[in-house]
Amino acid sequence: MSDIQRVGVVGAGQMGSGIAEVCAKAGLDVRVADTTGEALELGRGRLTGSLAKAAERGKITTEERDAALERLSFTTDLGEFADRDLVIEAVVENERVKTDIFVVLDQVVTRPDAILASNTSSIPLVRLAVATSRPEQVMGVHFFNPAPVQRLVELIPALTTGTDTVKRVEHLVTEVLGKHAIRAQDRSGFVVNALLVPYLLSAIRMYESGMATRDDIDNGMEMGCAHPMGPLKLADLIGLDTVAAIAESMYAEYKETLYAAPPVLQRMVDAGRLGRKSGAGFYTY
Ligand SMILES: NC(=O)c1ccc[n+]([C@@H]2O[C@H](COP(=O)([O-])OP(=O)(O)OC[C@H]3O[C@@H](n4cnc5c(N)ncnc54)[C@H](O)[C@@H]3O)[C@@H](O)[C@H]2O)c1
Repeated sequence: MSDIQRVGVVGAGQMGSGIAEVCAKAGLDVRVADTTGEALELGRGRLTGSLAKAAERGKITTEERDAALERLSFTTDLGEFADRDLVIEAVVENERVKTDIFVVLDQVVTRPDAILASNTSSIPLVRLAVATSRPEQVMGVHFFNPAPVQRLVELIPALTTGTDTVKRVEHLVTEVLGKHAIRAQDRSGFVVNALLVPYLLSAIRMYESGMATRDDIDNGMEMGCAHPMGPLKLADLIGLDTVAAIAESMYAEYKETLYAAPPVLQRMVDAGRLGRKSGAGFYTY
């Protein structure tokens, strides 16, 4: 039995709603926050739709679906996170925004042993940790998209993180949520994105240069390497703003051109073409 029973999730986007679903299905009390009622409603809709689909497919019973829904609550007020044992931040991949949230969480979460975690893909955890008065209780817990489906979670202790924090989170992730955990050092991109993002950027560069068409690039990797999804489809799924933000953090960290975002990626973000979540990216949805 984990000592973590009450979880808060900040950000009701693709990842936040998925993480909230995973936690609620595992029997935890989950409160989800976002900035506006509209964003919360979008997240709630995504979450209830996903739970309904899981029940239709027989992955969970209708009783389990209803029980998970009952364990979920939604708010626009982070003050309602006072009693949380663990908060997982999953807002936009922007260091300033995340740092501000960690400062607020540090003030409002009152339990002395509460853990503040981030689902960031590329921002150094230690910067979020030192923004709080409890840097030993801050770490990275990186889920994959879609969180209810993907088995992996990367655990990223910052230089300041205490071993007890890592143990408690690892126990929750593996024993309660049923995920497979791998450890990564606090280096931008951790393990998976350090390998994946240069590949996605290469595919975008190949597309931008006209060396191959969108469909030939994706079919090439799907039919030639048995990837379930080609790189341009995958970039659309992740969100092009998120891919660009991760590339920016990784480039800032390593100063290597393989992490530099191709101009077309930035232009698509500027145009609001963010991939699946906005209805258009490399593909139209
Ligand atoms: N998309 C992926 O494949 C993926 C995978 C793993 C990790 N991540 C990481 O998860 C995080 C979220 O990504 P996403 O894909 O869910 O993004 P998203 O764009 O779907 O959702 C972001 C959410 O954050 C909310 N938000 C923005 N500012 C906020 C604030 N100040 N307070 C509360 N909520 C706020 C937005 O309203 C939105 O609902 C990022 O750090 C990203 O790097 C993404």
